[in-house]
Amino acid sequence: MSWYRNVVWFVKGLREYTRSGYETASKHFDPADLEVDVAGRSFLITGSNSGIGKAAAKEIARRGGTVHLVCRNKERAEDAKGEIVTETGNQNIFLHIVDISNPKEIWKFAEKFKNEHKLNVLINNAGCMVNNRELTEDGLEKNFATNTLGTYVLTTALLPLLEKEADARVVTVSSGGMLVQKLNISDLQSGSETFDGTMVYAQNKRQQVVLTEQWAKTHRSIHFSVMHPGWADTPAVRSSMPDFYQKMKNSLRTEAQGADTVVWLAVSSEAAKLPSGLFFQDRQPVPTHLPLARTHSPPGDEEKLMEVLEEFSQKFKSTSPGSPQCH
Ligand SMILES: NC(=O)c1ccc[n+]([C@@H]2O[C@H](COP(=O)([O-])OP(=O)(O)OC[C@H]3O[C@@H](n4cnc5c(N)ncnc54)[C@H](O)[C@@H]3O)[C@@H](O)[C@H]2O)c1
Repeated sequence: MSWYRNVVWFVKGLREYTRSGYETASKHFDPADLEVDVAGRSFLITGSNSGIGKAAAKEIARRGGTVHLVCRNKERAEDAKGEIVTETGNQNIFLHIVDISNPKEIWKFAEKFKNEHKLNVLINNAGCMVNNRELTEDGLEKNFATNTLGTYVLTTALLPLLEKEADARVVTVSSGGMLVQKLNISDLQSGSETFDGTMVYAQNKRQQVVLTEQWAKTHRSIHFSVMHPGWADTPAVRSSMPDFYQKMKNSLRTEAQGADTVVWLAVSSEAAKLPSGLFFQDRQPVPTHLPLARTHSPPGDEEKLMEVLEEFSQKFKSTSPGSPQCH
């Protein structure tokens, strides 16, 4: 089954996820959707010092939004901030240094952020594909900690702030790679089977789709969406998937093309008219399962994922020195 899924997915990718796929899809875009002024609205974007996150930050800054860049590396983040301010002329760009694989740090950051700022749109963009099984200082597998738990903790911590605002949105950058994975809640930290970083990443990206669907059911005043940016030429693709990059480098999307649907979901009124909780590709809601791929979860698994992540997240909420380690 995994062979079937991978082949169907790759053929789909060659047609839809490449630069030519974007060019075909974009013929149906309405440019007016992005002709908006978002001055006075506040956007938080994780992993925004490079790639899709930085490209999205620039487009939002160009439209007047206040942008909070949440990044791990101070030096690279300051460079990115300087570039965004210079290119867009928008001075309302703020920097916060947070490691999204560190749930304690996220809780602390969110508590402070809530007291100092308002938030209209959260963009969960930070992500990684670590090809060997590495643990964070808390004993968490790094892909899970960043892609799934980090997204869960940051969103959960900021929901009360978002709920205060009109037209609040949460956009999560997942990946079409999730289509090859069925939700698996039995081994969230990928400790029991041979470790395959690509599949762990794809599983995390499936989990992000499930999180979005679940949040949409429970938080009706916020518009949630999750999306696939296509295959874009970014530092992550170059460093984590060197073979794929070598084969595909002439067909990849630009970072701005990868960011297009992120920006559309974050700023356009058209996006907000669609139901909450959907998965998007090139400004269109698309199915979350490949035909005949048997990736649908048994009843209850989605809710169980939320329960387990809530347990994880509560363990790290206390900043006391004796916080438990998770393995
Ligand atoms: N480029 C593609 O083809 C592609 C395809 C599908 C999905 N995506 C997704 O797009 C998103 C952006 O990736 P990109 O391709 O622009 O690559 P990128 O490497 O340019 O961006 C990833 C960003 O996440 C940040 N990040 C990673 N771990 C972090 C941590 N622990 N704390 C804080 N920040 C952290 C990185 O520093 C970087 O800024 C990711 O979620 C990725 O999975 C990209």
